[in-house]
Amino acid sequence: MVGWKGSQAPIQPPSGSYTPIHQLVNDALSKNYSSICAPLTNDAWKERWRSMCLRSGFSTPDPNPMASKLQMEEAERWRAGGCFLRGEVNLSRIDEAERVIGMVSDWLQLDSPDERARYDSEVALQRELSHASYLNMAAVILPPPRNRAHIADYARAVNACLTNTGLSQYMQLSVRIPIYVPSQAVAQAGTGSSTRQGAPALHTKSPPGQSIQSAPTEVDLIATWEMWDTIKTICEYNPRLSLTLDLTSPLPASVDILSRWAAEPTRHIFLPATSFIPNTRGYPVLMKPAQNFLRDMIQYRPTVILSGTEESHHSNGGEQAYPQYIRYLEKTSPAVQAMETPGTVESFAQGYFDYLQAPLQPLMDNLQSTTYEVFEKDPVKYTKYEDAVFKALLDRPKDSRTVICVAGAGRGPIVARCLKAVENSKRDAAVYAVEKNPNAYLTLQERNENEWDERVILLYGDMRTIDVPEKADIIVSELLGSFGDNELSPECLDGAMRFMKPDGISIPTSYTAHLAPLSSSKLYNEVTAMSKDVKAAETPYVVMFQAVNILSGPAQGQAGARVQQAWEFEHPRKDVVLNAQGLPLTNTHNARSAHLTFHIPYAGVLHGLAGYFEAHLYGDVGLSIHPERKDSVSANMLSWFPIFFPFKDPLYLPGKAELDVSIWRLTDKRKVWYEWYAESFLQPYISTAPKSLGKSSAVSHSTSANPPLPTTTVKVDAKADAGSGSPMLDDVPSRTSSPYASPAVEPRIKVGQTALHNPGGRSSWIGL
Ligand SMILES: C[S@@+](CC[C@H](N)C(=O)[O-])C[C@H]1O[C@@H](n2cnc3c(N)ncnc32)[C@H](O)[C@@H]1O
Repeated sequence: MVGWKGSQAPIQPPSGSYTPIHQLVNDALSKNYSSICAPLTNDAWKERWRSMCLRSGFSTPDPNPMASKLQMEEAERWRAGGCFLRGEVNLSRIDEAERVIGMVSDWLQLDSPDERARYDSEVALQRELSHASYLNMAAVILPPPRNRAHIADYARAVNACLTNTGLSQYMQLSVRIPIYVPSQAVAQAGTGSSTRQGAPALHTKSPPGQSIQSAPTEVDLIATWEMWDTIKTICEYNPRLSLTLDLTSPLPASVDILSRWAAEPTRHIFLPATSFIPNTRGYPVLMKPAQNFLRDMIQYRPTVILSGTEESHHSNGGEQAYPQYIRYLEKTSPAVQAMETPGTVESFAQGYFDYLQAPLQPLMDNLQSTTYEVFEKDPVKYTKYEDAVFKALLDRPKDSRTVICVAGAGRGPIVARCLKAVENSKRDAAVYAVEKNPNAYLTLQERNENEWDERVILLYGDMRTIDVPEKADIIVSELLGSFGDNELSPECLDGAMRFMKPDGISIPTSYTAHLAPLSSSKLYNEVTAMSKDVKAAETPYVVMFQAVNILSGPAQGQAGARVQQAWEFEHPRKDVVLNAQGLPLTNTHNARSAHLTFHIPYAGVLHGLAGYFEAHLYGDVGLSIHPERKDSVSANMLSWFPIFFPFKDPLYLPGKAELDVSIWRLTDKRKVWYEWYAESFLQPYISTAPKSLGKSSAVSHSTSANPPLPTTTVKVDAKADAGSGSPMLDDVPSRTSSPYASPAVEPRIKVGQTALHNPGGRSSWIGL
């Protein structure tokens, strides 16, 4: 067991009552461990349970019916509410349980094919948990499920414990799950051949430093996660249910398939000394894949449980070498390092990871000074704006006078940057600032007097209706939300276009919204905890993602990229019908819809959509929170966390599935809202038709006339070629031959769908 926070003071039991458990705990603390893991019961209990529960029955000819009858009576009394005997438990007092993680007997057969063994195992589990609860334990580890065929029995028993109000409601139940089980062992387990005498063992032991078995298959790597997923689902994502990930088996080199564990509530990582190999000097180290995996998982602060460290498996370093090595991995974890480096998004976001925040509504609400204060700390955003304005000024004729208007000036940071850009460009310019927040407007007046020598012409009011004395050559705004348009930049800038010259420039000139399917038990739990009604699950949130897994893989077949563009807004927009005041007659031109197809390489559970934006400010200057491009476009920008569109109910996606995501931006006279929906499909066969037959194609699509950012690849469906089907086409309903078929897609088998979220903006909307 590894203590993360340095040495701990020894525990002090009441005088004269020092027990072997106290001794073990104090030994561990003196070696810098934080706690110990101890089985709740011992062999005496195992023997009594077996003699009562496994041997009592009518199935075999009984040589001693009298003794059997007594045994059966004893078992029945125990089932009705028997207790442990004194020598059957390893801890019996509350002071012994301090700094102890309890381990439930791993011989319990909660998923035995034998119904009575399962029943008696469940009764025993409840007793052990009742004992742990009596001792006020914070966490107990449950034995791993071993039998896929009876995983529902296992999960139901765990759920019965979680919902048992007689047990402590603060005690975490952590299910031990091997990261994978070699095929051979799974095959054994899957045969249901376990008997009441013992479930099949899932762990193979091997000498240290040797590979235990051949490389795991994809099926191996998914099987145990699926068992965990079933348990979690049957237990309704109970927040007291967590995972003890067992890293006994050597990990595969590809980490892609392991990233699924990031989306799960991993409370402990179990690491036996036999999983370490000796380095050239004989010290224990982990193999590269395990090193990388652990370095990544350690950011979620699991407790690493080391076992067998005192058994001298390695020639050098002794017992202390194992925890020291784990601490070294923690220190060299890129995620932990990023969190500890000032100025990074990860360090700025401490305390906000996976925390749901309501998006700002700067149009409807007036922002607080503290809110401006937070985003004004961004070291990158304002530099990018200054750069964009500077470049736009340089592109203007040398001897011209440029009118710059900052629309939505807030407390003035962009105004200050515009003044700097004017100075640096040595151009003649007038700077206007429009702001509708009366409080921020006061700050603007003060700054104009104290800092800007009254060089800025301040205008108080809404940019959609205010009169501006002269038309602008450059309108600069920052009305962007995490999804680009979700703070109503399109609607506000439509109004501002009234005071822009015909050849004027908007900074930003365009912005795009992007989506990816996401799995996160933590976020699902957070949404469910907010309210049981539909509202919380139909509201987009701003979230700094941490314990999440993006489910989509690279483009494949009909499916597009891992993160895909939903839509784009450009300013100025030329095709809008205006009224006499120069305002759009309706807002319909700002409605959008997108239908995206994602490839899901590995099975997973969909909990929501991750949303991002990119903005093209001017020339080659942009802003991006797109996970694959943010570092090249605007590294270390802090102002925006991604957006999260939750799904009310988790949607299981099999490996190699396709996920169709539909999202709409809708509007009426008073508000704008999003609706979202998803459907999952499987390809029933590998098509023999060459992909070039015109089913669909991926093309490069630039996001604006003058793209500064790497181009976005979007999927564009071409016309269907009805004649190029597979020879197996008849086996499945053909979507190409049906009037209801989508014309461009090969036949697929539908496997699931979500509800339509937020119809009519019933749960969430943004006020105009
Ligand atoms: C996200 S803040 C940005 C403030 C500042 N430009 C910055 O980057 O620090 C958006 C600002 O635009 C203002 N705003 C939003 N809609 C507006 C509108 N229709 N007319 C005038 N100001 C508006 C808000 O009050 C807020 O101060």
